[in-house]
Amino acid sequence: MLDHEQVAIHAGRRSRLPVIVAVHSTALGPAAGGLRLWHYPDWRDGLTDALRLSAAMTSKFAVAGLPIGGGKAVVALPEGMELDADRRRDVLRDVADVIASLSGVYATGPDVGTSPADMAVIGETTPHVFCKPTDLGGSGDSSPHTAQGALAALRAVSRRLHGTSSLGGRSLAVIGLGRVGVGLARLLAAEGAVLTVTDIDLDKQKISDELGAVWRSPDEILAADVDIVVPAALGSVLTSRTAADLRCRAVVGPANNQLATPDVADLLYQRDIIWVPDYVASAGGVINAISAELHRVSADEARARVRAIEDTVDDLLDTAQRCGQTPAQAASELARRRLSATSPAKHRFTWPDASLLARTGGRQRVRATRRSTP
Ligand SMILES: NC(=O)c1ccc[n+]([C@@H]2O[C@H](COP(=O)([O-])OP(=O)(O)OC[C@H]3O[C@@H](n4cnc5c(N)ncnc54)[C@H](O)[C@@H]3O)[C@@H](O)[C@H]2O)c1
Ligand SMILES: CC(C)[C@H](N)C(=O)O
Repeated sequence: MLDHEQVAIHAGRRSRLPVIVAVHSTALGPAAGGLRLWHYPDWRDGLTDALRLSAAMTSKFAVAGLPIGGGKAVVALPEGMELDADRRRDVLRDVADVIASLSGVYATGPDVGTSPADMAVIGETTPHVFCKPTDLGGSGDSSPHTAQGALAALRAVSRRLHGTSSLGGRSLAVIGLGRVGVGLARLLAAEGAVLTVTDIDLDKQKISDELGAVWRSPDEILAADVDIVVPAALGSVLTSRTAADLRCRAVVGPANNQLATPDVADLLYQRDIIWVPDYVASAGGVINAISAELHRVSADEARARVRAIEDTVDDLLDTAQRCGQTPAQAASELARRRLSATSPAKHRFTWPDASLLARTGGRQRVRATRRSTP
């Protein structure tokens, strides 16, 4: 059975590439989620990705306490296809046409393979887009905020493991040195963490050297003998096989959809490895974008909301421990409670809509003060 409210699949008018927009849920509000422009063996693999990623966005917004639904867009590039500037623009205009046809039910932002500059191109056709460059009125690159949010999640886990939220001297293995991964690795290095890193792009070894990190191949890194493994690349890195190989005490990172199948969360729990659901640890980017672009709060307030991920993770780990659950079960129950507490009929607004600001500005679940270290 299809869990999603709607899935649009179009052959792009200009590019002829498959443009997929999956709207999983608008129960909490108009749907949002990034645009992934990535290579897939078959476009149907891109569809599978869009379905899973959009469902994760529903949980991400629900746990973050934001009045937004879950969606995602994917353009499935055939393996080996490179886009020159003109062709890339054609693809983005094709995506914009599909989004415009949905009349505000879904708004897009950056994800793997796309950037604020791409959002600017989409914004030429439709207002249903976020994270455009700041000089065009958007909130800009989401990745530094995603990295800060992942750092906040890591602090909560560090406190569980070591009694302090400081990551100085802790060993972490970062998988993927893309926009979020490299930002997070830099924050960790600045705090004195001992880093092991990898990427499929061997040019990233320069960044590894610059950070004083140990470079491992993508195949080896999951079994690295570190405190925490930090997935920051693509999904499905945690399988029953890789879960058995892990030597860390926790897996916490910004990559979306880390589990190949949901039961891997149970395998990690049985091995006494803390896994923070990706949709919790990766929420910093959207928390910042929604706070800045829809709620119009100050940059300081948006940052405080991102840092509050530390409290959310603390609460989830407490609940999981108290109830004898995995953190995944605790997070999914929280999301389910928030989703069932709303009536879809109430959400007639689209994105961006002034009435959304008026009705939801006060609904953030953010503590005014952060607890200090440890
Ligand atoms: N950009 C954001 O604000 C944001 C927000 C939330 C979640 N995320 C998620 O974080 C992850 C990274 O996003 P990004 O924006 O940094 O993307 P990106 O495209 O900038 O970086 C991805 C990096 O992962 C590397 N990579 C791909 N496959 C790999 C593999 N098998 N092993 C090692 N490295 C591999 C790529 O070479 C690239 O350097 C994605 O899962 C994304 O969905 C991103
Ligand atoms: C910016 C945002 C939409 C991000 N790609 C996410 O998955 O949360």
